Amino acid sequence: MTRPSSARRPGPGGDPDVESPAPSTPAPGPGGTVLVGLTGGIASGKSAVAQRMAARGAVVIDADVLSRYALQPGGEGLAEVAEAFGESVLTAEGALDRAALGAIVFSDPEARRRLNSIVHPRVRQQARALREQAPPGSVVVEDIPLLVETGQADRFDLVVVVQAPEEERVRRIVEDRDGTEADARARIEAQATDAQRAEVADVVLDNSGSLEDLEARVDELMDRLSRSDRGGLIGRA
Ligand SMILES: CC(C)(COP(=O)(O)OP(=O)(O)OC[C@H]1O[C@@H](n2cnc3c(N)ncnc32)[C@H](O)[C@@H]1O)[C@@H](O)C(=O)NCCC(=O)NCCS
Ligand SMILES: Nc1ncnc2c1ncn2[C@@H]1O[C@H](COP(=O)(O)OP(=O)(O)OP(=O)(O)O)[C@@H](O)[C@H]1O
Repeated sequence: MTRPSSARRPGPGGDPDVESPAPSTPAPGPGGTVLVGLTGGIASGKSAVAQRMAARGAVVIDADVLSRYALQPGGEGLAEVAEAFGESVLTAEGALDRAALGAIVFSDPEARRRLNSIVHPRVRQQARALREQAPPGSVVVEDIPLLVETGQADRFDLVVVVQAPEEERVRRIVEDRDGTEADARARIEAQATDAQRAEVADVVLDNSGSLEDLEARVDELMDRLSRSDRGGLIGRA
């Protein structure tokens, strides 16, 4: 199920000077399972895509959900976060104060790296466990906001990137989620660019139109993935 590394697939943190072996055709995993990595910038529409894929029978593993699980009250992850960032990131009830921690990590790259080093290994461990439970022959979709930033593209049979214009994404955060424009821009700044994501994409889904348009594109992708030859999608690398 692991895709071979290829020169065009290092994450932005990867070493561009290291020669990778020539890409070969990745075989879908055991029982014909296809592992799809889904990513995109904040508010690009990843969850909307994942939801539609799930409605079409895919098994979806959501890294944002797993990162919340990793920092649940009473857990070791949250204790490590409190030790690293102080009690001010906890609520009176001992839960994570997400706004307080967000304000710290999205204005300080070193703090963000520290948080990521606490959360990401836990997310990966949980994702692996869920992946292993998927029925053979499934389309398994991992929705990972930081797939490119963390150099994970090579482990997927197919990388799907959702794109929407930055101004539209900021508008969605501010109007639909009551976020501030400054927070939206700080998060965008903390992530890879669309160009970096496009570099590792097998499929780019444009989400600058309506949700119906997006769902139609997802349906087309799922139709191709459910065909026995995977619609020529897998192994194009
Ligand atoms: C800082 C935290 C507490 C803020 O919580 P909040 O509820 O405001 O945001 P939420 O978790 O719902 O994330 C919303 C979006 O923010 C972006 N984002 C979150 N964490 C990060 C990060 N470390 N770097 C860049 N972007 C991020 C993603 O696009 C994500 O989809 C939280 O995001 C967190 O624990 N982040 C670290 C874990 C992480 O990297 N998660 C992303 C995928 S594993
Ligand atoms: N084509 C669209 N038209 C209008 N609204 C949309 C469209 N696509 C997504 N949205 C809305 O924009 C917001 C962000 O979408 P979504 O939650 O799917 O993005 P995301 O990439 O998963 O975000 P995050 O990185 O925060 O997890 C949601 O409120 C969603 O309903």
